[in-house]
Amino acid sequence: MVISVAAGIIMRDEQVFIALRSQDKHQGGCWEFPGGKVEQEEAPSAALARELAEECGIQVQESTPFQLIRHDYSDKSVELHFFKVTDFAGEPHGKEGQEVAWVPLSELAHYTFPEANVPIVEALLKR
Ligand SMILES: Nc1nc2c([nH]c(=O)n2[C@@H]2O[C@H](COP(=O)(O)OP(=O)(O)OP(=O)(O)O)[C@@H](O)[C@H]2O)c(=O)[nH]1
Ligand SMILES: [Mg+2]
Repeated sequence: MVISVAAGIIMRDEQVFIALRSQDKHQGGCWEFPGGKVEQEEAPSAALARELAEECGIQVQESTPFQLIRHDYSDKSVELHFFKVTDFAGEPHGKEGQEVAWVPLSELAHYTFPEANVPIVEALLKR
């Protein structure tokens, strides 16, 4: 079974907002682009808006599909719908107590992301 996920690349002034996955989660200890599982009958863009409200306390006003990545981990397979969040209201924060950071794009390589994110990080670094 492939798990469908929506994740948001929240940008502002050449910085990107990332969050630390807690140790008890899949890929715990890795940094992530906030997001979560797409529910049955839910559009990925709607899942993105719902998850970013729940996890970061922002209202997505505009998002653009960026890349769709299918990745097989040893324990699960995921299909990640990455979006660029081009407009939002509210100030992103770790609403669920997670550690968060605004990171200059040029420093993204210093953070450890899940394996599936490698092409995304590379694409952002090339900008
Ligand atoms: N949110 C997010 N998940 C990612 C990224 N990269 C990546 O491989 N994943 C994987 O995609 C899945 C998404 O799960 P999630 O844990 O965010 O899902 P969720 O918010 O619905 O939470 P839940 O685990 O409490 O149900 C996890 O298996 C996670 O390891 C990423 O950049 N952001
Ligand atoms: Mg999540």
